[in-house]
Amino acid sequence: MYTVTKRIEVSGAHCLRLPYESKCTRLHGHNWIIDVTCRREELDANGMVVDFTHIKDVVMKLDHAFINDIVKTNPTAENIAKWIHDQIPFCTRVSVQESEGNVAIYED
Ligand SMILES: Nc1nc2c(c(=O)[nH]1)N=C([C@H](O)[C@H](O)COP(=O)(O)OP(=O)(O)OP(=O)(O)O)CN2
Ligand SMILES: [Zn+2]
Repeated sequence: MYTVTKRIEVSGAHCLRLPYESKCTRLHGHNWIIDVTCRREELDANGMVVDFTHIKDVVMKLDHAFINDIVKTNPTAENIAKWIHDQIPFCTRVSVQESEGNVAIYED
């Protein structure tokens, strides 16, 4: 089994839709640190699990963006992780660190 992991930092803004009082419903920004892991039994014809550039292209859709316009579910770290996972072949795990100590992980 082969595994690749790519770390990308994206800057963006979002506001959460919450049914209770929270500062997070107001527009604010984060520098999200995102780790994407892909696993595959056999390499492709180019000797890759997945091209790091392809992973970067997906994640960078979020960079300098208003995340609510891109991720159609409530843009929590959890939902951002799932949104990334669903667009990358052979992706098994996405970790989204919103701030020091706040991390969400989606994995198969
Ligand atoms: N399970 C989740 N909870 C929260 C998320 C999330 O994505 N998943 N997101 C937020 C907000 O985005 C908010 O920006 C973060 O809130 P908070 O934890 O208060 O973040 P701080 O960096 O300000 O944390 P401190 O503990 O004060 O350093 C909220 N919840
Ligand atoms: Zn936030």
